[in-house]
Amino acid sequence: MPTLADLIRAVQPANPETARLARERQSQLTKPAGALGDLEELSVRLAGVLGSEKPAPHGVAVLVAAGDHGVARSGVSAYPPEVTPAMVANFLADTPAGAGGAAVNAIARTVGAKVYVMDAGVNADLPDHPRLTRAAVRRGTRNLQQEAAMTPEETEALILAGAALAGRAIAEGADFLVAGEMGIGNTTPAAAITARLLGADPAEVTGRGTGVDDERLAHKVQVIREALGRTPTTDPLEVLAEFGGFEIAAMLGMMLQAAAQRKVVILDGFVEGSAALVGVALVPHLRDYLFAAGECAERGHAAQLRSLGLKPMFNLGLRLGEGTGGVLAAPLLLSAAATLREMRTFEEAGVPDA
Ligand SMILES: Cc1cc2ncn([C@H]3O[C@H](COP(=O)(O)O)[C@@H](O)[C@H]3O)c2cc1C
Ligand SMILES: O=C(O)c1cccnc1
Repeated sequence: MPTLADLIRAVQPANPETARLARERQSQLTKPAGALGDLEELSVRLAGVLGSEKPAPHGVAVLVAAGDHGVARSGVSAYPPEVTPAMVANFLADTPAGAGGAAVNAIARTVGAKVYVMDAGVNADLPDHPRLTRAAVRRGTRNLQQEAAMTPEETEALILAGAALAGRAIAEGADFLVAGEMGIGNTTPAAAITARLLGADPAEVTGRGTGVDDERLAHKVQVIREALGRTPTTDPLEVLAEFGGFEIAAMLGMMLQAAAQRKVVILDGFVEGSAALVGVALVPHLRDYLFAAGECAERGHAAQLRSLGLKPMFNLGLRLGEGTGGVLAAPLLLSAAATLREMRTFEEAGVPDA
């Protein structure tokens, strides 16, 4: 059983040589120079991650970790925490269209992505299901307003559980991994993590989540101020443990494992972004493996992406999570790789160059 230290050590830089070859190749392909826009740089980064100037990625997997939050009883969300286990059942339900009746299921079916679901610590006793991975060590985190949301041991257990599920998805064929989440209240810990790691005022990185009104938003910012006021720590793992949550720790583990195995991590929204901030603070090379999907409508997401140095591929005003934006981005990245792999050069095609 690998330890967290092993996992962190296993994250090495992407391959600069295959990226260099890919950049050279992009400049020779049959199109006006630069005409594929951002797809060109994305394809070069994919070549670096996948270690080939003609990358041939295949499987896409979205790993949805669900967890509950002590702070959800403090009026920080527009929805009650009972939604979390009910949505897990929705991710797993049999529907006329196939398995799962949530947004991420519908989008994943459309794109051909496999959906994995993890109980990272929801508040309910979930029935067994063949597609449900059990990783809970506690039903819901403690309330970050008053105390550390998770112990160091709980934090590590969930990081390693996320890593194990990512390893399984890779063994089952995934080259692209989307970490996704479900957890009523989780934009509160995500904003607390973001504020601390970016050194930002909470008001600047706290959004409306599921759609809280002005009064609740002001209360949410106050809750986050109190949480931040409990501890001055900037140590990435301590920040994660202090503010939570279980699904954020699991997503961090998924990202580290994917990077350790030189696979692509597609980064979805604000909650995922908070896991990525912890990850890059732990091991800066993780950034090589992160591809930002869309810019989300949640306040603070743009600041996360700026800090990570990532340019989003689209802006559809998504503010959902579940990994939805990440799955939507997969065909763009698969297409970027296909240009390198399948397009001919001017010389090969006999097309006159400029
Ligand atoms: C039905 C439903 C489905 C969702 N799917 C994702 N979220 C998203 O909203 C929650 C975060 O927002 P907040 O911090 O305001 O609670 C998370 O569960 C996130 O995944 C959902 C929320 C709801 C209500
Ligand atoms: O950007 C996100 O990930 C997000 C926004 C609102 C609610 N849940 C998630």
